[in-house]
Amino acid sequence: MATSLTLIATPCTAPRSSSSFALSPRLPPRRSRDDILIDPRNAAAARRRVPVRGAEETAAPRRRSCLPGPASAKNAEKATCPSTVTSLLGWNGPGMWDVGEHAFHHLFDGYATLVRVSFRGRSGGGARATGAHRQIESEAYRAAVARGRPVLREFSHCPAPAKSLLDRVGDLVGLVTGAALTDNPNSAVLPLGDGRTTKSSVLIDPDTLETVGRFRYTDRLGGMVQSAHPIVTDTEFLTLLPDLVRPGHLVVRMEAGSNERKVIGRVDCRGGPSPGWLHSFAVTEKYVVVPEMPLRYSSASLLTSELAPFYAFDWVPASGSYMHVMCKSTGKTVASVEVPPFMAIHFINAYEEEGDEAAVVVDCCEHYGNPAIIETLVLNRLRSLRGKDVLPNARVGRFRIPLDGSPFGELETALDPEEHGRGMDMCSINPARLGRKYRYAYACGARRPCNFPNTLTKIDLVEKKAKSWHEEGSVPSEPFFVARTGATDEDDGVVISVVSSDDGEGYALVLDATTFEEISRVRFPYGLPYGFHGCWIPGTE
Ligand SMILES: CC(=O)/C=C/C=C(C)/C=C/C1=C(C)CCCC1(C)C
Ligand SMILES: CC(/C=C/C=O)=C\C=C\C=O
Ligand SMILES: [Fe+2]
Repeated sequence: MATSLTLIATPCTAPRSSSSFALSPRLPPRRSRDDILIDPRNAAAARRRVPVRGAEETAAPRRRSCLPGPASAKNAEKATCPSTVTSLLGWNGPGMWDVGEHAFHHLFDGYATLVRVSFRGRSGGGARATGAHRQIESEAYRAAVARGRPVLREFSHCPAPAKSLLDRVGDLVGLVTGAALTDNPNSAVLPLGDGRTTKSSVLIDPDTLETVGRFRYTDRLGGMVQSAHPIVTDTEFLTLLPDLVRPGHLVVRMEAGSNERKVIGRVDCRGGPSPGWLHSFAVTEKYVVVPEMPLRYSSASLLTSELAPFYAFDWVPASGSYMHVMCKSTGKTVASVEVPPFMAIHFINAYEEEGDEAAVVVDCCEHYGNPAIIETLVLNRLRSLRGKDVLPNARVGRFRIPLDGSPFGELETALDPEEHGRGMDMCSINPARLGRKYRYAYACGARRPCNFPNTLTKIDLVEKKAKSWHEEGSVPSEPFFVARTGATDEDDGVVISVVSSDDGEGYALVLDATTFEEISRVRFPYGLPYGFHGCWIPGTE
């Protein structure tokens, strides 16, 4: 593994120019800063709950395996691996829920905790794994720890207004410049195409998980907020910057290796009074798709530091729902259509359909045009309503956006939602299919009754079927697909998730992506914080 590599994570806010979430409050995560050596166990051993032994002891999985290549009987012969590979899986999510006397209210408030699992494979000799976790030291986190309370505005928390006149002027400046907003990067963690990795504009050393600096843009685009899921490839970094003053979005691109974002184009909102919340978006090979849903930034809330009905957002159904398609090379909006009402935090993928009825197809985790999912993710509800069937229904929503100038787009349900228990979010795909026609999506689904997604599910969008992994009481994080080296089939690889189990244990679970059967689990000796999203850094020989 390249030791010079740095990771970077992006928060929902633009960078300043200058317990185990086992859904149980009983099991706070240990905050060890040391690596913990973990025995990778094969699935059978893990099911027998073999205890983790001394830290110096490592054990090869019983079955011959070469991570990240699949080690199932079916694939064992195909697997080829270099003599030694260390590959990293980095997970990021909210892991710290209390600071001083203050207990956070919402899942999206928690200060980011990174979890790392490093796989080391040897040809013929099995694989080993080590794990570690560490708090990301964002400015929001450092200030909160220093003052014993949150200082910056978090997802559902506004700090009390200052008492002195001078401090009030300071507060106002902070609100207008965005400096009063959190930089807590508790969502995506990304390796930049040039080998750097980003976790919400905070630079992370993947070996030690130490926060080593800030990722600073050299442009003057500024912006208070940004999409938490930039799309990063080997060559570029694409993201959206909402314009709250003149409602719209800037679509921006940064070349790999550069710190300067350049504007590709601008999309005006059609539904005002402000842009829709854009946690994520989708791209095709030629286009960037800009969604506009009725959950809109509340400018009043952002400027007054008071909470809106949905914290920083208003639900404005009368404002309509729209999808805009921008050409990446010209910056021109080639389609802007009204669509049925939708509510989506995560987009899955998009692709172009050519021919007489040319269109862009866009898939997302769609909550039936209902923002109730935001309230479902209040921590008290997650802790107290376990086993109650209160997780709102969700589906794979498939938009069809015609490219012939028609004013309307379609939204349909891509497969029977019963296939995934009527719950689905936290989706990933084989990254080689980004922006292209694809067949498989991996998501967290539901085994009812539940108040939170509690399965891992492989969705086949062609056969319109899903296959799920579930263990009673366990909460898995987003399933992350890693292709086998040299794979050609879309689902030839493994799916890895970080799981918190009912008894307070945590483990990384490795599934064969083809069969969706368990290959192995890497057990931590303590519960793990809930991880929203992951990233994979392939090893070098
Ligand atoms: C983790 C996740 O899904 C969402 C996290 C969202 C956050 C932290 C949102 C933060 C905010 C905005 C999107 C708008 C401006 C206010 C603020 C609360 C910082
Ligand atoms: C946990 C979540 C969003 C996380 C953001 O990164 C959404 C869960 C939706 C449940 O169905
Ligand atoms: Fe996300």
